[in-house]
Order: sequence, then C-alpha cells, then structure tokens
Amino acid sequence: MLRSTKSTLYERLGGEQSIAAVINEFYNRMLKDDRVNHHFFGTNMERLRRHQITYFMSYALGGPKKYEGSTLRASHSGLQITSEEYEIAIKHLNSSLRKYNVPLDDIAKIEAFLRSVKPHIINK
Ligand code: HEM
Repeated sequence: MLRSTKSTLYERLGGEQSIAAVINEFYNRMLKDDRVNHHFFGTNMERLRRHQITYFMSYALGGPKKYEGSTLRASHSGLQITSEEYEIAIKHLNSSLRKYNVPLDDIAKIEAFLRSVKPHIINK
C-alpha cells in the first residue's frame, strides 16, 4: 500500500474522478501506440477502464473501494506481454500523471508499485 503519513495517494491525486481522467489518458496513449495496441484488439475497453480505475483506487493508491476482479496474474496470463512492453506502459502512465500535474515524488511511488507487480503481468 502506498500510504504516506499525511494522506493516501488516492486522496492526494484528487479521488476517483481525477484517477479516472489519468487512466483514460493512459489507455488513449496505449491505444495510439502501435508497439502495444495489438494487445487490446478485441478487448472490452469500457470494462477494462472501469476495472483498472477500481484496481488503482483500491490496491495501489489506498482508496476506499475494493477490487473484486481477477488477479493481475490471471487477467494477463496468455497475453504474452513482454518486459519492453511493460516499460512502455510505465512511460505512458508517467506521461499521463505528469499531464495532470501529479507531483514527481508521487509519480515515483506509483512507478515503484508498478515495478513490484511487473512479475505478475509479464510473460517470463
Ligand atoms: C501497468 C500495470 C498494469 C496493471 C495494474 C493492469 C491491470 C489490469 C487489470 C486489473 C485487468 C483486469 C480488468 C478486467 O478484469 O476487466 C487488466 C486486464 C488487461 N490488461 Fe492490464 N494491467 C497492467 C499492464 C498491462 C499491460 C502492459 C498490457 C499490455 C501491453 C495490459 C493489457 C491488458 C489487457 C489486454 C487486459 C484485458 C484482458 C481481457 O480481455 O480479459 N495490461 N489489466
């Protein structure tokens, strides 16, 4: 959990609406990027955006909602996501967080969290 003594990252980012804006920006960037967008052909993007937002709020950022979808490992098994593609995703998320003026130290915390779950998502 990425908590500081002052407040949760979820609160500092501005709650559900701001996180939804960042995640939507993230997927727009991923879908425009020919290096990674093939993974999303045939994916129900509305459902994915919704779950990702819930995922971020509950597990990563210390928000109030519970995530009740599949585990990260189960959601990505069979997708053959490479380490390079994962790094591209981290860059797009960083750009999305910067666009919404998230402070650099919070971006670093989110990046550290994403690195910690990388082994569950990439195809080794
Ligand atoms: C950066 C960290 C990531 C997190 C926290 C994350 C989180 C999630 C979650 C929670 C789901 C489940 C959504 C659901 O059940 O509807 C999901 C599904 C999915 N993710 Fe990720 N993901 C990450 C990275 C990636 C990357 C790098 C790719 C591809 C380049 C990717 C591609 C997908 C796809 C295609 C699905 C949908 C699978 C399906 O159709 O059921 N994810 N992701």
